Amino acid sequence: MVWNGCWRVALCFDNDMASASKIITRSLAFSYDKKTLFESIDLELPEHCIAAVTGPSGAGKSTFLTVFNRLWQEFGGGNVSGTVLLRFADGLVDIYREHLPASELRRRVGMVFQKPNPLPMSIHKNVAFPLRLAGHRKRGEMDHLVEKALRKAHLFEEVKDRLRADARALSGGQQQRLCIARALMLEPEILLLDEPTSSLDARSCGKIEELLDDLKQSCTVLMVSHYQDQVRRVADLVFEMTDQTLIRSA
Ligand SMILES: Nc1ncnc2c1ncn2[C@@H]1O[C@H](COP(=O)(O)OP(=O)(O)OP(=O)(O)O)[C@@H](O)[C@H]1O
Repeated sequence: MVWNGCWRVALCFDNDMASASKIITRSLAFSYDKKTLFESIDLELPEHCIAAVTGPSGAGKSTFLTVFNRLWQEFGGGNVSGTVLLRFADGLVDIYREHLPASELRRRVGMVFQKPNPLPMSIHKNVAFPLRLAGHRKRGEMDHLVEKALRKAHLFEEVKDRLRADARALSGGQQQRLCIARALMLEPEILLLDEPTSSLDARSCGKIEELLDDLKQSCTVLMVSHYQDQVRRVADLVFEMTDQTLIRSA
């Protein structure tokens, strides 16, 4: 359906299409108190794609991302309505109607934030942290998994000689790739990236963009970005959040 020169996000649901989708929303709406941030969002995203959301500041892009891991619930005051279905390896889950603990949801749906947030500990411990928290204790295996995650995040070669050094000494771009490596440790099926390059210089942005293409081999990536050029370079699907809804723009 053509709407205002743009494609309105899949309004008609085709069952075959839905059966192949990784992320499906129907009549998704979100409000804080009485203020509606967005509504009427019917979205279908296939597996192994990079979907980017752009739009003006304050439109609700970051909030939209937090709908998929229910992170907004930690801040209180919001209200979601409609349906969010996520197709995990073991089946389709309605994340607001079926009982799925937040910790389990967030293991499957990883998130990386705008500002890198390394923990005050070594590079190795930062990356190992989510698995340690989940009770994983085998040292040799952990070293292997940490290396694997750092390689996926295109960081291993730069830090392999200083894995025990404090992660906060890394550059901003390296810290952001470290945060991506940390998110990858739990092997998420969906990765939410909230403006992952906004605080980085052009060279660091380029490195993150390079690794995004690799990431979609293992995850479906839903990202927010302010940079139209970047979005055109990296995303398979582009949406704009405007007029309290989501419009497909490419
Ligand atoms: N916990 C909260 N309670 C009430 N309002 C909130 C809360 N969190 C965010 N908001 C409001 O929701 C609106 C959307 O915020 P959000 O951060 O999702 O927008 P955004 O499009 O990502 O903006 P930006 O591009 O500037 O990061 C803003 O007006 C913000 O003030």
